[in-house]
Amino acid sequence: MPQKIFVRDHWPLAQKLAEVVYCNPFEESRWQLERECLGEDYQERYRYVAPGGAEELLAPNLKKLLAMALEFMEAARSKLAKARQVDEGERVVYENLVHFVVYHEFMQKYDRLIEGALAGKPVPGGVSFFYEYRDRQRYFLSVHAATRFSPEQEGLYFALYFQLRRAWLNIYRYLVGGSEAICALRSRIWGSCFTHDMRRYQRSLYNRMSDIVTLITGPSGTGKELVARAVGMSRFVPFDIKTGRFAVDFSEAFYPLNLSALSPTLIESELFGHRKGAFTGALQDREGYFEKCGAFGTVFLDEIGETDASIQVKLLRVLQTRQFQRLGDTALRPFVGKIMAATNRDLPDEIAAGSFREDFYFRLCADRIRTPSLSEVLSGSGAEIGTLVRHIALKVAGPVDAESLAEESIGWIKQNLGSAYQWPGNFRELEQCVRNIMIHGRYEAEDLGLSRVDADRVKEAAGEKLTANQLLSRYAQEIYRRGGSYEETARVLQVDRRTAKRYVLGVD
Ligand SMILES: Nc1ncnc2c1ncn2[C@@H]1O[C@H](COP(=O)(O)OP(=O)(O)OP(=O)(O)O)[C@@H](O)[C@H]1O
Repeated sequence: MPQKIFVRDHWPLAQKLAEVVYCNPFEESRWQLERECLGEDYQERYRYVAPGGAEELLAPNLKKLLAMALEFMEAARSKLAKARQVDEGERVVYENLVHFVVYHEFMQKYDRLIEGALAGKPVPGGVSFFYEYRDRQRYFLSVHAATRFSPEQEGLYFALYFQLRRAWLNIYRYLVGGSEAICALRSRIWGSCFTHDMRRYQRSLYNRMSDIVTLITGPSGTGKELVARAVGMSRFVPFDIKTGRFAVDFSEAFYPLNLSALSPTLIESELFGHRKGAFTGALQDREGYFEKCGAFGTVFLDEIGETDASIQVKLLRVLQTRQFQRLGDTALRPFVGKIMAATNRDLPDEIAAGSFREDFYFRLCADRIRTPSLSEVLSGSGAEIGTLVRHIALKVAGPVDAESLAEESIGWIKQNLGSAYQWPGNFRELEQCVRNIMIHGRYEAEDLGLSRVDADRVKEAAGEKLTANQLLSRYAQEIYRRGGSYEETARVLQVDRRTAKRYVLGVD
């Protein structure tokens, strides 16, 4: 007869706590579970928590949840040691609590490993804490045959914890902000790393994700490359218990290529590699990204919407067959890594216009992430502009003067641009704005007549052969649409309000 190992009073909360392990940490459901576990002890907090092992461990809710889990586990462990047969439901909950506790106990050691790899300075001792981790896990699990892990499982979970921690840090490190739109983006990225079902991921999907292409779309300057890095650097990398090493260094397994900046031959050479003599200048055999990337790496194809038809066909073939040839070579080589792609173009529109292949598009879009425009990010929360500007000021001015620059920038933006300003250059424009304010004390938002969106409109207008007055009117209407008032339009156009209104209403 299977025996229960949890104290009866602990059981309902133990089940909830075990659920926390499998939640997307950026979703409301995770926060709700924490609330249910802690009841009145739960402390509401702002969703944007600066990453940093110690601070996070001390985060009040987590600390209480860990103490609760440990209390339940110690009691269950004593019963487990004496049990003959263990109830399967209880075994599963017990194992999940062990994951919850051991993962958090070793979090700071994983952090040091990650920071070291990113800084190119491996930490002394490296992954030698594997043995400490294993002993701690065994303390809970090896007391009974039903819960004991095999050496392979111990290695697997060591690698999965590492992946969890990388994903968590990468998503926070790269994407700043606490608005609804940014939280939703973080959650979506987490989904791209682990899928929506982390149990299934842990069971079997963790080494089957290479096949899934991730396509990132969104306006220019909204962080598409950041998202790609966050996903690419958070892939599963197995740990070999025999050699005591991870299969690859995650920080060196991301291969970005901007397709709009290179000629088709160069793109091919970079991605596929070439044989000596394949073209003028090919002096030696060379491996391309598809080869270097290996099973745990990621090739990121930026500006995919701007690729030549010939390259689209070749990439489609790689996606279909998972094979490629070096330029000038006939041997077929396997491609075993992951592909990510990004574009600010509307691909269905490009398909309709005949410049993007439909079959290629359908190979790219199994997993899609959309980055929100800055105006979307700012629309939901008044505090968000402050968070973003502080982040930029720290990068631009350094720690001593970050706060003074942030205060100056926030004040200037509020007074001169107001909340209606649409930030057509998105996050990249906000960065320039803060730099301009640091140097000149002001930002010439009018210069955005040069932004890409406007440049596209000018191209369009040239096609329609507008008169100068029609063009002026079109421009004034656009400024009015962004600013929301004749006063604002007048300010941008540097004319009086009546003239601005005349332009907006048509000056022909
Ligand atoms: N949410 C964010 N948090 C922090 N930095 C951001 C965020 N979004 C964008 N950035 C910053 O904005 C700049 C532009 O980002 P990035 O190059 O990733 O944009 P993109 O969408 O790929 O642009 P493009 O389409 O022009 O290539 C970078 O300096 C990046 O650090």
